[in-house]
Amino acid sequence: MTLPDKNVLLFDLDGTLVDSAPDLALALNRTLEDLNKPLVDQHTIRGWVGNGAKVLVQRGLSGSATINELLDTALVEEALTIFLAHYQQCLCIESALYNDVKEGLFTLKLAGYRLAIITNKPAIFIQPILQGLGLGNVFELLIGGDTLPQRKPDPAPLHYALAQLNVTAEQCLMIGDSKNDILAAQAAKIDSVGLTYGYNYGEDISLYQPQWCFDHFKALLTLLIKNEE
Ligand SMILES: O=C(O)COP(=O)(O)O
Ligand SMILES: [Mg+2]
Repeated sequence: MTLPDKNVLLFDLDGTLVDSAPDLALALNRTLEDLNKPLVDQHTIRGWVGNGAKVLVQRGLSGSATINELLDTALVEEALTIFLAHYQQCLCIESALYNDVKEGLFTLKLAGYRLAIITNKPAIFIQPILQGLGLGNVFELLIGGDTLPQRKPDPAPLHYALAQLNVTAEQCLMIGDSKNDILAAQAAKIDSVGLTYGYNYGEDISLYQPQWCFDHFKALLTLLIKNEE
């Protein structure tokens, strides 16, 4: 199958291209340790990734996916500053591209697709991570969770991408692992692909009704490139 009207692919980062949870967990636990707070196992932290650094830190301090509303604002700000410094030091220790992502992105680019990243991760970390994983020159636009005041599931970063790339919603496909990606795409009237291997808070991404749902990154090539098996 091919999608002739699409020529722009908007990719989520964490849980879609990169399994970044081990390093996010490392940085979060170093932060909690500095603050004498209880540490959290990596499996639990996997279920907390997807709403950006501040929410991750708030979940860490709450010891739960549900943020404790009584958390002290100054403590959250202090923890966020500590977390960002730790994460800067461990961006690519254990983080790795999912299977077939590197070859797949190069194939899509060679086939003529324009590629962009729209992540909820702070923007300063995007390029170093891409560089560290051999994808430094693949994307023409990088949008982070703090590029605009709004982040996914708000459609604002997607609208911003359309304007920056000078394309229409119909030309784009949003590809992500989380309901935030699918809801943002739906609000921006952009078709979406949900990938099931990422984080999505332990929930089945198909519940959010993306146009396509795949268990492997490679399936994107079948959808987007003629004559691929
Ligand atoms: O770092 C996060 O919270 C999630 O980032 P993502 O939007 O790339 O999944
Ligand atoms: Mg994600």
